[in-house]
Amino acid sequence: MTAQIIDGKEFSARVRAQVGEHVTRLKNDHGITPGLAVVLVGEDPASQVYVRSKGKMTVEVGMKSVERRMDADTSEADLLAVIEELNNDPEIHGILCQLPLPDHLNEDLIINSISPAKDVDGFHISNVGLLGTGQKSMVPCTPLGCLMMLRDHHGSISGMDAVVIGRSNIVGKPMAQLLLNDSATVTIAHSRTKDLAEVVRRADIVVAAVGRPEMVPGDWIKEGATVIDVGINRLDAPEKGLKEDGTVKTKLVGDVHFESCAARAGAITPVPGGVGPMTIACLLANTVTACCRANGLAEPEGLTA
Ligand SMILES: NC(=O)C1=CN([C@@H]2O[C@H](COP(=O)(O)OP(=O)(O)OC[C@H]3O[C@@H](n4cnc5c(N)ncnc54)[C@H](OP(=O)(O)O)[C@@H]3O)[C@@H](O)[C@H]2O)C=CC1
Ligand SMILES: Nc1nc(=O)c2c([nH]1)NC[C@@H]1CN(c3ccc(C(=O)N[C@@H](CCC(=O)O)C(=O)O)cc3)C=[N+]21
Repeated sequence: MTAQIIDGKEFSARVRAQVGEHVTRLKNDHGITPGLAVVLVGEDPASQVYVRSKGKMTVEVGMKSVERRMDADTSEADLLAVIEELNNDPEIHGILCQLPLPDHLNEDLIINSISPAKDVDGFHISNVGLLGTGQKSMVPCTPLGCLMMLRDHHGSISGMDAVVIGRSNIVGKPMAQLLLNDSATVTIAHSRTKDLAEVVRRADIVVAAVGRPEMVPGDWIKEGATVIDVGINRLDAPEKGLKEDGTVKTKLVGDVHFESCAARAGAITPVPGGVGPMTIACLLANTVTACCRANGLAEPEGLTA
């Protein structure tokens, strides 16, 4: 079987267009402009690229975009003060604090200081609890993007065997929760899983969120399965030559070995151009949803779980 490529870039453009229509409606009918604030602590170059592209797309759909950059040695009190200010700002409907934070900051404390209603990452304990009990919540962007692609491809995933590799709070666990809420039979695998190959071979749906370049080989994939590759790994690519500054060029690869997996899968997401763009689209979708909820307005359909 040669897999159908699930085009996250194209899908995310459709989602962003829908978000844009809702933004226009909110402005024209209600005089409200949804606002998203991104807080970045430190100067991790990878984070900077990501924050820049989020800011650009936020403006493209007509929303207000605010960036708060803080020094790597910012104190917890100073960061909490910035979040408090954004919590109280009526023009801001979504707040995202870019992770990971520098080591001296308590990530749980910071995340839980964001107002749950503005927590567009869906990482606050209240949102985690609401999702876990099947109540209305803010849903983490990366898993939400994966779910949208799975629903679009399969119609329904009810009764399918899904394996999530990875159990982080930001991807693996909420992904498993969403799959369960859609009535898949869910297995969560991790670094202590015995015989990962056998576990993955049973899966109709494989979601890889590990952070290890190309670790899932094609011969683990059941013929016809759907493979969602969350991994974003930057590797040196000397075959591409040198950058202007003389350092070697790089390339992005996922957590699955694309060629061999595509040879067996029924459908697969590429890296880049798969889950990554969907994550940003879902962030914008969550901001519109948060804005509607904050103003007591009907929220858009099809943009959340
Ligand atoms: N496309 C996107 O929008 C996003 C992409 N990402 C990418 O997704 C990947 C995962 O991110 P994240 O969840 O934050 O990563 P974490 O490092 O927080 O979690 C990785 C998980 O993988 C498990 N793991 C590690 N090694 C193995 C192994 N050999 N076999 C099985 N499981 C293993 C770990 O298990 P254990 O718990 O036992 O240690 C852990 O649960 C990264 O590449 C990241 O860059 C992340 C966020 C968004
Ligand atoms: N609070 C918080 N929320 C996050 O959602 C969050 C975070 N912190 N920290 C970092 C990770 C990573 N992440 C990505 C999102 C989009 C792409 C993306 O758009 N990738 C493009 C390629 C971009 C490139 O070329 O570098 C693609 O896959 O096609 C990648 C990675 C969100 N994260």
